[in-house]
Amino acid sequence: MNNIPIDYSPFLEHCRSNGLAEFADFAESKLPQVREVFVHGDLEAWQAAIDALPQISPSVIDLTAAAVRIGAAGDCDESARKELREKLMRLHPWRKGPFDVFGVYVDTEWRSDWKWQRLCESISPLKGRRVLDVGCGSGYHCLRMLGEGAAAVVGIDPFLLFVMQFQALNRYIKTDAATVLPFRLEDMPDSMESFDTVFSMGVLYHRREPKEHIRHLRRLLSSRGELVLETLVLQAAGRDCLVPKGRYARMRNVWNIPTVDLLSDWLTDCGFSDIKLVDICRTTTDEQRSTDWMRFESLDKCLDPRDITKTVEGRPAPVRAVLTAKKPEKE
Ligand SMILES: Nc1ncnc2c1ncn2[C@@H]1O[C@H](C[S@+](CC[C@H]([NH3+])C(=O)[O-])CC(=O)[O-])[C@@H](O)[C@H]1O
Repeated sequence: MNNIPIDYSPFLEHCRSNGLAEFADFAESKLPQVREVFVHGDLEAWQAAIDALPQISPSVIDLTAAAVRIGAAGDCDESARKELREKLMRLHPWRKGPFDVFGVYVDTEWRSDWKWQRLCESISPLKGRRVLDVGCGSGYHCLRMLGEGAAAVVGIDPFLLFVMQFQALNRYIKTDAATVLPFRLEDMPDSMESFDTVFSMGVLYHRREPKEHIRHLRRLLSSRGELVLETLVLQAAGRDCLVPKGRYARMRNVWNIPTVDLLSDWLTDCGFSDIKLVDICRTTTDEQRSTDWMRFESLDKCLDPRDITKTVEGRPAPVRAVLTAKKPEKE
């Protein structure tokens, strides 16, 4: 596919035989158009690290484990494990995980398994469903979705390192049923009612036009499909929205932090029904922190050291909510 270093054909074939033919056709035509994503100064080094991963056959793949398990420690010797660790480390920073790769524990910045644990019992069972995960990072949650029996999982994330991290892991997993494509939500078709469940987690607060984001997600859902939406919320009564001026928890591009009531209204306004609050919790420095695998600063440096209920800018510290909502049968 024209200069793109990843062969997506087996995945797209899998999509075609699992009710996602329209998406596969779209992705095939879109990939050459996002070629600039692959013009990245570090791509060669990342690709070289992936190509140099030691050849080890996993005796076990467990996508239901909290630390997604790829192989067992006994599948290779210490020198291969050292080599593996060193090559995976070249894909630093690892933000979303954790993974246990032949006994190498990839201790990512986020305990993404905690988020999964908080929501997995409350969403429609994924067995046999066609799933889209918008802003999927390394694809950790995509793999957990596959572990729940999803028929196909399309992860999209415009950040090339995360696309490559998934490629590294998939050298061993060898699944054709899930992948990470270098697309933004805005690159997706305006309307394609293909997916039974659409996840948007950790993306909405980065959008200037949150309702436009939600409407787009709805147009990608099949009739009666489910949206799983996770975002920063303001813990306050009523309908209010924090629109941070300047940075929020040292992040640029945080535009909207609504109360749960306002977020529910947005979902209703955008044509969703059966709106449910599944979880709300403060993000702790146990869940998001610097590790050997993510050596940059993390959440603790974004909070006021004298009062961790505040960000360094004096705003309420990050609280995230997960909501589910259904696309009604008839629009
Ligand atoms: N326009 C866009 N379209 C698609 N993805 C985007 C866009 N803009 C940014 N991203 C991607 O969205 C992800 C947001 S992180 C959530 C990861 C996972 N979902 C999680 O819930 O742990 C935020 C967090 O740390 O919570 C990043 O990987 C971006 O590259």
